[in-house]
Amino acid sequence: MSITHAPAVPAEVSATLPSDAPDHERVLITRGPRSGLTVIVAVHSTRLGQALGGARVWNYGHWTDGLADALRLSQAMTMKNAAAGLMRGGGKSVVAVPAGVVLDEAQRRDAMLDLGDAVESLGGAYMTAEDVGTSAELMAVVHERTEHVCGLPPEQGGVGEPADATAAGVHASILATLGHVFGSNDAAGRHFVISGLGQVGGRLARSLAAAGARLTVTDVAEHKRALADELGAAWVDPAEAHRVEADVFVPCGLGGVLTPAVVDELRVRAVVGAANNQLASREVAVLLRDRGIVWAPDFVVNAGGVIYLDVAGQPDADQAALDARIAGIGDVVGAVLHDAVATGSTTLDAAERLARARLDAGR
Ligand SMILES: NC(=O)c1ccc[n+]([C@@H]2O[C@H](COP(=O)([O-])OP(=O)(O)OC[C@H]3O[C@@H](n4cnc5c(N)ncnc54)[C@H](O)[C@@H]3O)[C@@H](O)[C@H]2O)c1
Repeated sequence: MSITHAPAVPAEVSATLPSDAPDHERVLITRGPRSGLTVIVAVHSTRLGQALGGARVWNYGHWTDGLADALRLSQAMTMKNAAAGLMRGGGKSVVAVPAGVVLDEAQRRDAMLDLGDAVESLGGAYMTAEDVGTSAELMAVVHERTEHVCGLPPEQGGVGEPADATAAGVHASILATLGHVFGSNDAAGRHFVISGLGQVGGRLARSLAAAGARLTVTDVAEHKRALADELGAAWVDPAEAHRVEADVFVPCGLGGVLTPAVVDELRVRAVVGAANNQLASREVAVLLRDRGIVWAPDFVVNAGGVIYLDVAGQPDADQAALDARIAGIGDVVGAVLHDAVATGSTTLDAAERLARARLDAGR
């Protein structure tokens, strides 16, 4: 198979790459010999232990956009794993598929074998897992080439996909945020707007409905209306979701959803959701604070999945201890929100302080 990227205008390409030199320990960029695709593995930090972070298979206008994603996401994994109290560093891998190319099953398998070789070549500095565009089944293919992969299907001795744990952690974070904002962590009668009804958002809609919450939901996939009907939730157009007057906005789709314009139009008291990298830029954390909207930092809120992959995969794993650990995400969120108020900083700064303190302690 021969895959070529359309020529890109250099200014467009470099626009998404950071202008500062990356502070990553290692970045591997290779052309997969089987798939012909660009495979990128970014190891941001192993200060706390082997880097852990998912493998993303995604379409990019140019492979350097995939590199920018890998650099950013691996750095975020260092913060997420440290804030979650894991003895894990941060890393991420990306298979960059050119825009408009749809991989068939054989090409997807080749891409996973190439990824497995790339991961193996790093000698254990990085462990990969499922992420956007991959699955437990595809991790089993990666496993044909390396031991440094987790989240294999249960029938192959793995712990499966982590969406249950992620949703449980987001639910706990929502309750903690309600307690911070309203003085009671009871979700009954509170109004939530959930944007994105996928693996995590769908589970969250069910758990919040079961807790007696009022729901307005949306998704770009029209067929998700069936879940809204089943739960008796109101449906809103995806572009209108952030304008709905409610208690909490719950982003569970893609990242970058909180732009300055969106924040200006929010009519909620808090934002708590599963989506990674919700802030379009750092200044958005300041805008949220200045509008009196409490933002629970995404990398703290959505750590249930990575906690599950790390803890459940250990030989002495204990379900009760794991459940307690995931429920404890709510306590961490509560502490971060409290610290932000006490210090007058943004919740982003407060969460990063927590992560840095753990990184420094693990030096
Ligand atoms: N699955 C996990 O365990 C996990 C862990 C940590 C973080 N996350 C993050 O949480 C988010 C959701 O993950 P998921 O596993 O549920 O993904 P998913 O792909 O199963 O679901 C995402 C849903 O969002 C919808 N969507 C996409 N763009 C949208 C938009 N603009 N408006 C409304 N809906 C939109 C999609 O149609 C899809 O139904 C992602 O950002 C992911 O990176 C997931």
